[in-house]
Amino acid sequence: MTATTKGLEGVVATQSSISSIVDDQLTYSGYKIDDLANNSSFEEVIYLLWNQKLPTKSELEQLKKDLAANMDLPDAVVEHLRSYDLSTVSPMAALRTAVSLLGLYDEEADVMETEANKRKAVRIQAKISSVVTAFARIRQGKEIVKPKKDLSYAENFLYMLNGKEPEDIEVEAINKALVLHADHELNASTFTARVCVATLSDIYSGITSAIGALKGPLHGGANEQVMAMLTEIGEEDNAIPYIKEKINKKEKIMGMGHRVYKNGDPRAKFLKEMSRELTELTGQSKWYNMSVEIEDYIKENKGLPANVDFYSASVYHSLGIDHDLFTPIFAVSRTSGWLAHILEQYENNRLIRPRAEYVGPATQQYVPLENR
Ligand SMILES: CC(=O)SCCNC(=O)CCNC(=O)[C@H](O)C(C)(C)COP(=O)(O)OP(=O)(O)OC[C@H]1O[C@@H](n2cnc3c(N)ncnc32)[C@H](O)[C@@H]1OP(=O)(O)O
Ligand SMILES: O=C([O-])CC(=O)C(=O)O
Repeated sequence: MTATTKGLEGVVATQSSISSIVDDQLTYSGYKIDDLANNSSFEEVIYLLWNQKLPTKSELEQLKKDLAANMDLPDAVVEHLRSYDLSTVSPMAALRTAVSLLGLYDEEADVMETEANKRKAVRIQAKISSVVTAFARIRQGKEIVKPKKDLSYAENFLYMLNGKEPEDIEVEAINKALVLHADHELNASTFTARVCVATLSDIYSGITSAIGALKGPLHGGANEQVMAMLTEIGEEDNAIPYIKEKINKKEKIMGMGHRVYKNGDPRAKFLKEMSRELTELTGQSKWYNMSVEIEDYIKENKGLPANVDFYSASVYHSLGIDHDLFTPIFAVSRTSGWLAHILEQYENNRLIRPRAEYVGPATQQYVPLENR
């Protein structure tokens, strides 16, 4: 057996045509993240991840139509969301459960043919933002808002969340965030999805497992924790003393560090710029200023870069979004990548089953219960 690598660091576990990270540069099927962030709609990126090519106008229109046509939730899922105390339930836990439940209302859930899986991919991508926004509305005691067929994915997300058509700058911010979070090679949640479906389990199980993995604070859950930290710091003057104390106590600073990027996460600069712009526009520049101070301090003293989660926190906060919805927004975007990886896994499947190096007690003599 080969030597154990803690956390599988540096292990190449599969081949993939979906996204790549080379020399701190991220590409989706060969297209640079900078070009996509500056130019693409989220729908274009979904198409790219699922087909490894950019859509033509008519292909894009068709995908937009298909997504819009599938956004409504089964009544049973809405009833389910209404059935528990949403004031105490974490939205990521609710999302995980709701996606699993969606599978019960999809007649094709266990049909494993490629075309059926592609149809389910559209349905899941369409419905995932409806689940997150329905959760948010029900929790506030408001009626859920049905999507409008002529709005883009990003517009519909904000429309269903807030019940009014969004401003251009809000749409631009959410669209860019969705593009930037859509895929990231073999991150923990994507790996989870691939491990799950490599047993030839169904696509709903794959997405449900991936949501569970994204929820943790070392992965997607970090963006909510970043805002919790900024809120605790409160004022700019407290930022560095607070961070120094955390570092002295050997605690981690959320939104900092990355397993793969050692010199900088190429997505962070876009979120940083959006954070600057939006916090200034909404008179809340202190969140941006504080974040910059923390980023600079950690870079200088620990050599760690800000990751994608760091500035997304102040971006979403300045859009007035509840802090515990930050990770669900990540999930809405990453669902596109998970689905791409699941489809790719099915196309060239082999069970994923590594080995463990046994470090427990040596072979022992069994002692009957009455003699122990
Ligand atoms: C979308 C995403 O998933 S991006 C990542 C989101 N997660 C976070 O932001 C949580 C904070 N960051 C971290 O916990 C880590 O940097 C991870 C999990 C992202 C990557 O971790 P790994 O590659 O496993 O690095 P690991 O946790 O082993 O850390 C290596 C060293 O750097 C330190 N370190 C890493 N990240 C941080 C951090 N955010 N704050 C302080 N120290 C850190 C560790 O304490 C460790 O120090 P040591 O060698 O003195 O013990
Ligand atoms: O790749 C990772 O380990 C984490 C990450 O940045 C992501 O999933 O976007």
